[in-house]
Amino acid sequence: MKKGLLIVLSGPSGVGKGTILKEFVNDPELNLAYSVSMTTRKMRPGEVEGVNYNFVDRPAFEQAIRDGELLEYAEFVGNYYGTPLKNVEKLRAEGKNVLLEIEVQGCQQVMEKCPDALTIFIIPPSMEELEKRIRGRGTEPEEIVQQRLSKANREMELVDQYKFIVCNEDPKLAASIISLIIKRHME
Ligand SMILES: Nc1ncnc2c1ncn2[C@@H]1O[C@H](COP(=O)(O)OP(=O)(O)OP(=O)(O)O)[C@@H](O)[C@H]1O
Ligand SMILES: Nc1nc2c(ncn2[C@@H]2O[C@H](COP(=O)(O)O)[C@@H](O)[C@H]2O)c(=O)[nH]1
Repeated sequence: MKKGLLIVLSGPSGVGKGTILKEFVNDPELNLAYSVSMTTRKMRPGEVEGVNYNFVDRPAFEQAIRDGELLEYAEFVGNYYGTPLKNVEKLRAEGKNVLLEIEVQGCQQVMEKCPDALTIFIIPPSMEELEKRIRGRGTEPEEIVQQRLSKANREMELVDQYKFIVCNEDPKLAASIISLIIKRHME
């Protein structure tokens, strides 16, 4: 069986990665499996354990790091986030195209370990629009919003390391561009 692709959606917090992803993740033609990350962040209202994330405490996350269980991980604005390696390998071996939605430090680790990964950086139409979106989502207190925005400015400098850059002006349009990129690489 042909091994599935590894697709990485990255970009600053609040740019709309999760919103875009919802538009294409269930398209049967793309044969995708979403990789559920592990995090030490507190669950937001409406999030579901095992669906949005596997929510763990810091000792459990640090044990997973020591045991080499993560394909990549990063500390992002006070919390750990990481991709369980075993699940990604299993799904790819079954022929599934595995989709990661991760921040840029983690994506750099994936670029080193899996140079064939399809890395896609989502950019906002402007930094003002990014700020509007992250505030509009209303999930983080002001202090965290400020930290995420200041990180976003530095993250944007890494855009040229990615294979594809997609602007999220409209989530449906961005999703159709990403679907096309994936289909081309499935041929
Ligand atoms: N094209 C768009 N135009 C306007 N608003 C958008 C657009 N795309 C997403 N949004 C809104 O922006 C906010 C942030 O989107 P989303 O949560 O998908 O971002 P994210 O990149 O996944 O964030 P994080 O990295 O923090 O998980 C949400 O309120 C979402 O509804
Ligand atoms: N390096 C990783 N980054 C991840 C992973 N899962 C999610 N993320 C990214 O973290 C930030 C913050 O997420 P939030 O849910 O608290 O808003 C965001 O950019 C996510 O894409 C992961 O496994 N590894």
